[in-house]
Amino acid sequence: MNANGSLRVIERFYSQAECEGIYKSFILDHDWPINTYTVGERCFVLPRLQTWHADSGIRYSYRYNLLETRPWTPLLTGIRQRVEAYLNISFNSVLANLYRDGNDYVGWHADDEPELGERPIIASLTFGTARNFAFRHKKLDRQGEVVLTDGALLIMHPEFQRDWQHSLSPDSGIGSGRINLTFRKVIAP
Ligand SMILES: O=C(O)CCC(=O)C(=O)O
Ligand SMILES: [Fe+2]
Repeated sequence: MNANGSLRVIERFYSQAECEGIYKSFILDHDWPINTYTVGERCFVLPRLQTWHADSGIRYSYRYNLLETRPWTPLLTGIRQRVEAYLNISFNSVLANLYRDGNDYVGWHADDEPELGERPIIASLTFGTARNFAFRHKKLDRQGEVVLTDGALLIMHPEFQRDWQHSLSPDSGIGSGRINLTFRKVIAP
């Protein structure tokens, strides 16, 4: 399966004017904590700021670390409704990431945790500075990259998590921030 078949980018899903307002609201009104996670005995600081919001009863672990669930904010709810209406799919949770500058990143992974079910569709939005979203095949020697620009909606179809990993590498040349929202449907326990 080619990644191109399992990824779709809609540029300017949000207009530039809308993005400016949304980005500002996330910086001013959203509470962005520093997160730590453990692997074995070791504790690491997440190289970006992150919050997790979900409907009641929905729990999610990221690399075996249970995320603290926060309620939906009016800002997130408005964006959720627009994405759901466009895709005609319902989501019950969102992972919000703030990459403060190019030093913040996300390492190679697939969002293939069992609680996302067999065929997860993830809708991912970008506000702010463009970053390169890289992907590499889990078994074959194949890789690629798309630039996620301000206001872009990236749709990751189920095959993408099954067959590919993705990452955002650090880029010390980038001095400004990017917000990313990944809407997910977690299966209730
Ligand atoms: O920031 C992005 O575009 C990707 C974030 C991501 O992969 C994740 O939160 O699982
Ligand atoms: Fe991811």
